[in-house]
Amino acid sequence: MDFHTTSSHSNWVVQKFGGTSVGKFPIQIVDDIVKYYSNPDGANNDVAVVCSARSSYTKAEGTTSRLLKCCDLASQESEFQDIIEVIRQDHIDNADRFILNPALQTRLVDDTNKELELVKKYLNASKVLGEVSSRTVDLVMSCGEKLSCLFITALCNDRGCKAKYVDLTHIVPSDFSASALDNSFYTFLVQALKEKLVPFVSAKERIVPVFTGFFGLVPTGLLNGVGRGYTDLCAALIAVALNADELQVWKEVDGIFSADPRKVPEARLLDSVTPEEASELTYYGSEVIHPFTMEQVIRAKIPIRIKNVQNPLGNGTIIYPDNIAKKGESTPPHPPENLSSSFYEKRKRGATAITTKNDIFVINIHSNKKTLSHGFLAQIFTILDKFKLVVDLISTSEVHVSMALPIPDADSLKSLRQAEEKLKILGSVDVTKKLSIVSLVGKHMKQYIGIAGTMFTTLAEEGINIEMISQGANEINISCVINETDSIKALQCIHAKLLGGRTSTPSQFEHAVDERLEQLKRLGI
Ligand SMILES: Nc1ncnc2c1ncn2[C@@H]1O[C@H](COP(=O)(O)OP(=O)(O)O)[C@@H](O)[C@H]1O
Ligand SMILES: N[C@@H](CC(=O)OP(=O)(O)O)C(=O)O
Repeated sequence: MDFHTTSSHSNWVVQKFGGTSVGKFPIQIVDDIVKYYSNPDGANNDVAVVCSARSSYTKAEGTTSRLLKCCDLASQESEFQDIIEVIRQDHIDNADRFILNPALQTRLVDDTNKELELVKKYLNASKVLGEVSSRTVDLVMSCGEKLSCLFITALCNDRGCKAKYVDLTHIVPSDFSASALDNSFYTFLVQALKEKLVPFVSAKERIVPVFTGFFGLVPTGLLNGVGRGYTDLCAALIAVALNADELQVWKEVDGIFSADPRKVPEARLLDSVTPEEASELTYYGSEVIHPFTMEQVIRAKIPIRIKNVQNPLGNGTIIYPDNIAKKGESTPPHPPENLSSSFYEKRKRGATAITTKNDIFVINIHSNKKTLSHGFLAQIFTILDKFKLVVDLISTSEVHVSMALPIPDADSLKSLRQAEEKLKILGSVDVTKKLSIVSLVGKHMKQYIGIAGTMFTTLAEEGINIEMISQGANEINISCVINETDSIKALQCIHAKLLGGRTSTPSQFEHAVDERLEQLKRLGI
């Protein structure tokens, strides 16, 4: 079904709001963003909203984390009721504080209680079994998105913006046979979402659908298959189903910066990045958007815009590939309509951004040469796979392998220790902990000679020791591993040298020369 030809609603934007934004800025979300975009005197778009579970302060203390803690407790046959009560109180206080219409408030409180009772049933059953299946974890987790979206729907209606709650928990039928999160599964989901959208696209008036940013019981389990941050992917699929003009991911930063602005105060807001750059930045520590999001929307030629809830008029950062037609066209390549003409010009730079990822361990394995080198690598990866350990970076010679692995919690540390014992069969093993990966990312870096040299010389000048070096085959990422205690210093000094607006990269140098020539011309020299 093509909504653009069958409906008067044709310029959709999908707005995704993260849990901390729903927790801290609900009035701004409704008044300054949803109402502004859907108002004929404002941006005049058809708006679809997608929210993740509320977090009053941080994601770690938010509703999803609390629900996952309940699953943990139930699996150990322990009591989880206190945490459910904390979630209930938090949501009821919130309804009390923000929803003014008594009927809307009462309904919200009732719906909240009903959802929590359902979760208690799932958890009680699991507690009896002493086991929580991945399907039950997903069902319990979905409660966070349901409560958050019930609240935002009530708040929209309370403040004069017609909205309707859309629960996606059962969008995947229980007998659906897909075994992987692959393209055929996503195609099925997009079709199912289109059916959910029919009442909105065929309605005479504008009604904002508020979708639970949880999309059903997916093959392999949502937490296993997609991981935390799954609402970004859910919003992307809704944008594809609507053939939206734009997917907006609203956060508490102005967009993607040349470095984490909390750590590098001089970091610059980037107008645009490519999907590959956004994925690399997310993977190596700058968690701005879930990496699975990009593929879906970019295939449908929909730009993603990262924007700040507290600064809705800012341009944000656009994630869009180089050389791709806008939707509806295939040749010649085009930037999307709403990108400025200088879009591609501005992209011609050296490095785009720098990022760090902490909690890294490096394993060095020196082969005892009892096996051939090809078998050596295969055996290493079989062992790591058995313990579900992920390798972020690798550097090898014929008999020596160094690998950087993220070890963020006690479970992964336990797995690492078990894997270490098995790896010792292959040769001598040593493990270094408390390290950090520093990654310089940029699609255009490969056109410039000497960027890697400058990066490593800068670290040497600051007395920062490098444990390991790796460059991705796509030349979009140059990474090294250093001591965690040096990571902020490394970020700041590399940023100042390669990204800080000084004339250190060739592009910046050329730009500065052009500016100087212009200045001299103006002065008549
Ligand atoms: N390169 C970067 N650009 C923008 N933010 C970054 C970058 N690297 C790390 N960050 C951090 O990512 C966080 C993302 O924003 P936030 O809205 O707080 O996240 P969430 O929506 O997950 O709650 C910010 O706290 C910011 O400091
Ligand atoms: N609520 C889920 C999904 C999500 O996407 O969250 P957020 O949008 O707040 O990062 C989580 O905490 O992982």
